[in-house]
Amino acid sequence: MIYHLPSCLRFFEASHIPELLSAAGPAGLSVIEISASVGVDSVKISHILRLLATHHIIQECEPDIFALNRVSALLDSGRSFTECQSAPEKKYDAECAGVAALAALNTDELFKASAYFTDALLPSRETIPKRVALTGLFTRSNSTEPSVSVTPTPTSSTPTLLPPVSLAPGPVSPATQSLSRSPLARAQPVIRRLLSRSQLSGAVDDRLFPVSPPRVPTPDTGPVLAPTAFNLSQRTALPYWTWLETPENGTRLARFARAMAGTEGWMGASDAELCAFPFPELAEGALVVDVGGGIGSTTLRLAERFPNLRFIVQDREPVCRLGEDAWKIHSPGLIKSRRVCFQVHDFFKPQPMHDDGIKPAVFLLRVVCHDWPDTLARRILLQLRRAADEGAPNKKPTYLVIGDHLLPYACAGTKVSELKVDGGAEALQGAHWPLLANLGAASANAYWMDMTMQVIFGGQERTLPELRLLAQSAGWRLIRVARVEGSLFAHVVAEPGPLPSASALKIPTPSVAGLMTVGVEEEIPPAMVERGATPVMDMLGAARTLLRAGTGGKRGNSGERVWGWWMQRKAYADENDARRGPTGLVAEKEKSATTASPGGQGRGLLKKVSQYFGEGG
Ligand SMILES: C[S@@+](CC[C@H](N)C(=O)[O-])C[C@H]1O[C@@H](n2cnc3c(N)ncnc32)[C@H](O)[C@@H]1O
Repeated sequence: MIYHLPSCLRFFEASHIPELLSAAGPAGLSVIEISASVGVDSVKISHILRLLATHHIIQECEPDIFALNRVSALLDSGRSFTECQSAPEKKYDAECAGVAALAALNTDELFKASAYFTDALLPSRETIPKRVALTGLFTRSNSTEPSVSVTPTPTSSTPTLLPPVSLAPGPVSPATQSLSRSPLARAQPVIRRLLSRSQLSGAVDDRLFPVSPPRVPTPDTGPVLAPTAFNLSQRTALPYWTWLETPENGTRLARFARAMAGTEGWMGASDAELCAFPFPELAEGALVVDVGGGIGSTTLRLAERFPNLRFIVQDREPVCRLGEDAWKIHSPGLIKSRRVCFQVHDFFKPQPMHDDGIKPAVFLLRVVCHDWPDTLARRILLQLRRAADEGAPNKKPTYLVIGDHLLPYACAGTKVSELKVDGGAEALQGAHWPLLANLGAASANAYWMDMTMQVIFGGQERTLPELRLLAQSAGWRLIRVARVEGSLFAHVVAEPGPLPSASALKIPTPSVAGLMTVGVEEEIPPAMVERGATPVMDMLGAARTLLRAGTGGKRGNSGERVWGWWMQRKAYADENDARRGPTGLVAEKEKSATTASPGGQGRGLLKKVSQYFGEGG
């Protein structure tokens, strides 16, 4: 029943008790006094605080008198209790409020999402609640019971930190109007779709709601993602980042941004550890681009430490706005000097050109890759790879620094020698018996983070081999790994490697089985996409592989599925050719940007493959 711990922690933080206890000092405060301020029954408060004290989060100095200790002192936002109560949306603006924001984020939407993890993975009859007592979202089919709102009415003495997740009717923002007809009408179609993933758990008949699989839109209308536990917990089909941007979540958005500042402790303090990158060796005025940089907490540290470098922090528009506002207060000089600037940029799109085409010296991706499943993380990395300088004998390339937790295995015996990454062996080195190779619970934070990424985004932390494969699939070669001492947070430095073709992403060796690449992301130059190009280039790669493999692809046996896939690709190719017309509409310049010319070389190859594998082959 450990799940009650984050629940109690949330109450502690959201009721601003850390700020009350901070003002009281080491003598602490009685639960009667705390109750008078917070407006919740003193016995309930004492039980919650005792549970926290039992876990050494606060201290019970005398019966029913509690004080902060070194752990809970971190949750003190630095604002007074009265300020927090009167303007909870400003609570995390204070400079030292990062950890409080991080705790609040974790014990609110992240904790709630975790409760739905199994429902997201196994939405079977057993795991889907037929009826949720208070919400009225799932009424029995023969029930006439009216739905009940889950929203408690806040009173002046029970301050709510954030707008509650309200299912009650009432005024709504335009963004949510379509979902807000009535609590039931609004929620049921979404939940039905979210909880009915036919492909995942057994027979379709076993579904409570046997309807078509849900579609959770992803950036850039990319592949459809399965709904995450977060989607289920918040009864939303919006991806987390989009959900954060809805007007009713303004406070959560700001809190998230501040929470990222609370993760600074994951980084080391020394130059050597700061992103594991030799920043002092960069040329005067070199450009560092902090991609998905949030409100710039990392860039701020780097910019203060390395005054000879320039920085761009890229993020979504509302986050850049928050960042600029924060920097105007905390470091106005840096913004004024234009040595650091914010840039609204979607990292799924091609990188903008910087300063007359100067390529960045470093792309920094701190706690970004782990937010995304491999297919989408690869897209981000590919965009950066395309914008990277490949370097020359006397010219350094653009480096990529990925900051994420690296998951060790729970056993020894990894073939570290195969990794050939500087520091890789140390990063994977395990402890010795009788300890678990990963030090067991002492390393839990990295695995907690992994689960958090899974429940919120369908993302994940990665092992070093997993990260290496991902980077390699997007044309990056890992060259160095540095762990922050005492933590599994790592900075991994990569340099441009060969840019693989899309088909190569899933075909390490030429074999027919390896051709099952349906659903693999295919990268087509944007100019070609605008003209309606479809994934023919990948087909050419596949065709070459089929020819090289030479066996096993015949129709009618194990090659049937490959054949189906192949024919689909062929249809794409024909479509492309039709669009281009007999002479081809693509300008010479664009043509040279593609890896193959589908109308010429492609046609010959298609013919060969068709002959060999099917039509008379
Ligand atoms: C986990 S935060 C990390 C922030 C920052 N790198 C740090 O370490 O504090 C991930 C960031 O990615 C940003 N993000 C999400 N989707 C994005 C997109 N499509 N384009 C650019 N940034 C995005 C979020 O707004 C968020 O600030």
